[in-house]
Formats: sequence, C-alpha cells, structure tokens
Amino acid sequence: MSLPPQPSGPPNVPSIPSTPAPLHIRTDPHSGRKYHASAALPADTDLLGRCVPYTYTIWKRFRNEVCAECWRYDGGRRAFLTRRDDDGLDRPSESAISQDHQAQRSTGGAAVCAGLWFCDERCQREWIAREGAEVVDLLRQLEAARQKKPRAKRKLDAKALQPEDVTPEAIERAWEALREKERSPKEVRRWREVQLEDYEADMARYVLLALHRYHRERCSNLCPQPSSRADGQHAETETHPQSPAQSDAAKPSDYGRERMSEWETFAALQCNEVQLLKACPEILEHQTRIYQLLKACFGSRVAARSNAASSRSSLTSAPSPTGACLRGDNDPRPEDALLDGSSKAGSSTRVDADSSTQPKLADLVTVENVRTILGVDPGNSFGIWETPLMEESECLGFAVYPVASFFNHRKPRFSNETILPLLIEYVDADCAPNVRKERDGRTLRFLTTRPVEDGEELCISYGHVETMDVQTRRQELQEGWYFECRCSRCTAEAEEGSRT
Ligand SMILES: C[S@@+](CC[C@H](N)C(=O)[O-])C[C@H]1O[C@@H](n2cnc3c(N)ncnc32)[C@H](O)[C@@H]1O
Repeated sequence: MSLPPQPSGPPNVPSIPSTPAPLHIRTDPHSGRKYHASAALPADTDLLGRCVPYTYTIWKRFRNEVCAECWRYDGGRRAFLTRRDDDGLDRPSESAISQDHQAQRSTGGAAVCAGLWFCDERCQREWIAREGAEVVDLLRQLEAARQKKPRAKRKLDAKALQPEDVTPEAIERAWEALREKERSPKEVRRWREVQLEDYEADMARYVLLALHRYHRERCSNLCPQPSSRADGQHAETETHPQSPAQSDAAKPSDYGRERMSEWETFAALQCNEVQLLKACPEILEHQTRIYQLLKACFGSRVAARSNAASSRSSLTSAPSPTGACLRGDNDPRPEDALLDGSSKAGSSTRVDADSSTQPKLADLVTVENVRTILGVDPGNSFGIWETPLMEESECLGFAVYPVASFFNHRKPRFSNETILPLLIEYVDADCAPNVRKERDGRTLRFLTTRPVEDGEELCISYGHVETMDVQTRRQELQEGWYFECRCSRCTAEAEEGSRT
C-alpha cells in the first residue's frame, strides 16, 4: 500500500528550493496530475524543499523502537529513546486529567500510554509543537480502545462484500448505513466499546493525526470551513479518482492557485478506495470500525460530555493535585474544550466565551473526511523504511506528503501512442526517473538526477520494481499501487512480448 523506498542519492545538495518552485502540474487523462519542469533545470535541483508529512503512522510493532519525531530506528534497540509521550514536560492539567479519564478503560487503573517515544526532549518538544499538545491526550484515548490481547480472529460480518460485489455504490451503501445509525446518540455511545485490532488502531492514529491537522488549520483560519453534507452525497467523480471530501477541498483545476491549504492539497489526492476494497473487501469492515470508534470518542459531543461527566466523578474521588487546583467544579472539562475546538495547542484549559463559533474537531469526524483520509493512503503514501536502505530493511510505518504525491512513476507514454515501439534500451532511458527521493528524518527531498528540459515531465520510481520483468513489474504496480503502468519501458516491453 505504501510507496517503497528509493535509493538514497548524494547528500551535498541545497536544502532550500529556488522560489517559486520550478515545477507545475499538468493533467493527463490516463495518469492524472503530474509534475513538469517550469524551466530548464540542472542536475541536483531541489524541487520541493523539505517536505513534511501531513499525517503518518508507525506500526505498533516498531512504536517503542522508533523516535516519533525523527523516526530514528536502531535495529530494534531502544536505549536511545529517553522520553515518552509528554513525560517531563510542564503541561500539568490536561495530561493528568486525561490519564485519569482513561483509567476507566484500562485494566487495573494504570494510565494508558499515547504510544510516543522520543530520542530526547528536543524531539519530544518538536513533535508536540507541531502536532499540538492535546494530541497526546487524543492518542491516549485512542490507545485505550486498542485490544489488550489479540483475540481469536474476529468473525467477519456475514454480509461482508465479496470482491465481485465491490462497486462504488455498494461501498456508499455501507457508509450510508453508518450515517443512518449515527443519528442515534445511543448508538454512537455504544461505539465507544469498540475494541480496535492493532491494524485498526494504527490506521486510526493516521486518521486522527490528519483530522487534527485539519482542525488546527481551521483554527488558524488557513482552511475553508467544510460545507454541510447533511445529504451525505459525494462529489461527482471526474475522470480521475476523487476523494470523498474533494468537493470540500480542491478540484484538479485548482492547482496552480496561489495558495491551497494543506488539507485541500491532502484531500485532493487521488482516492483509491474502490481499488483497495476490490483487492481486500474485508478492509471495509476495519474502516467502518475505525470510524465508529473515532466518532464515539472524538466526534460525538454528546458522548464526549457523558464521558467527561463520568470522568469528573472519578476525579472527585481521586483528584489529581494539579487538576484540583486549576479547576473549579463547574469549569468546563479539558476534554470538552478539546472537542469543542477551544483548546489551542494545549495552552488553555478554559472554554472561551465564543466557543460556539470556533471550529470544532468533533465537526470534522465525518464519514466523508474519514473516508478521504483512508482513501489517500493506498497509492499515495510513502513507506517509512529503515535507513540506510538495504534489501532486508524494515518498513516501520507510512506517511503522506501531499505535495510529493503528484510525482508519477516513470513517464507514461500517452501522447505518442502511434509511434512505433522504440528500442528497449532507448525507451528505458526515455522514461527513466529524472527525480530521486532522499529521506532525512521525517522530511523528504526530491532532487533532479540529471539536467531536465523546460516542460519535461518530472517523475520518480515507485520502488523496487525496476529489476523485474515487465509482467511482474506491472503486476506489482497493479497490486501495490492500483494502476497499470503505461511508461514507455513497460509499454514497449509488453508490445515486444506480445509480438514474440
Ligand atoms: C502517487 S499518484 C501520482 C499522482 C496522480 N497522477 C494524481 O493525479 O493524483 C499515483 C497514481 O498516478 C497514476 N500513475 C502514476 N504513474 C503512472 C504510470 N507510469 N502509468 C500510469 N499511471 C500512472 C496512477 O493513477 C497512480 O495510481
């Protein structure tokens, strides 16, 4: 599902790109949007600067071996990870309260960990400054819903779709059923009991981080407010797969606009929901369970209030020292403030007087947004691979870098369909990637591998397929990224194969 690693290139390249970025987006009816050079560029041109992920997840298996900030991994050794969650940071009230709150769900009253480990205080502070201090509490709540022990495999819903039944309409019906159910607060409260399997909890973290980023953008007025989707209708599908929330965000034609918000760019990425579910129909059930839990914990203010109320009684019997001196009994709970969207980066535990007009995280936990985020992963995300990259490198998780996801894999050959197939060695060079990717911590950089002409398409390689024969290569790209590769090399080799 995630883009595999690229070999690293030389490190001696500038980190700041020339501005404005020397590339623009064009659209092709078959391969969608793609980058082109806006001018002749020398080798080693830094095309996008340092790209940071919009959202990511580290698989649970590696979570206590990888720094959540710089993604350092030391072959499974953990000695370099000296900080955890927000431990040691001066953030008394929310943390203490939320841990107490979570004690309800954890066994034996032990506080639930948010699942964040850091090299040192610097990494910890950087992560918290970027993501928001309140996210630590949100992740704690989410982790409390992770199954404690893997159970025997859950019996899949008898009505689960079969691959041949997977159509956009069938998927829409499944989500519409959830929209119907969530009209009942009682039903949503029941969803709080959902226990997520590891895969589901890891994906839920990815969704939650994206929703929270979107929320922060709206709080800083960087992002348009979502339009009301009471009818639950999705945007009309254009020639290229569209995200469910794309009409709230950008159309492909919006590219080139002066400034798109990060959420708009993220939500405008190609949606591979149908392709993913056709390949693995059981994922739909995982996705709906992720939604139920997120809705119940973070999207339902009714449920959140009752949650906060029961937490209040547990606090009364065992108040945390810091919480007790910071709040009066009638003060709003930090959990309410968080869901009301009035807690800005953990700096305040009070709900402002005008909180009703402020953006609310709860309002973003919608079927459309969650489907958009889940639909972006397959085919757009980049694997977080152990470095230096080797044959046996571990894939530690995945991340989405919205602006980086418009690079196509090699140059598709569409405009010249009528040209007789060229010699394979020649077309290989013709469509060979002219951009390489480098990872430094959590940032990615994209650099030209050779001089590029004005207007030339800029493309990367999606990974380890390069040495495979054309059939295997196309199959890998189809199964991993859901497209039939139309690059000159694949096209020519396939034509050659069918002639011989
Ligand atoms: C990471 S996205 C790249 C951006 C994409 N073109 C878009 O409009 O969002 C990957 C998708 O681009 C298209 N694509 C990329 N490289 C291609 C190629 N060599 N041949 C055909 N389609 C390609 C496929 O639809 C693929 O699923």
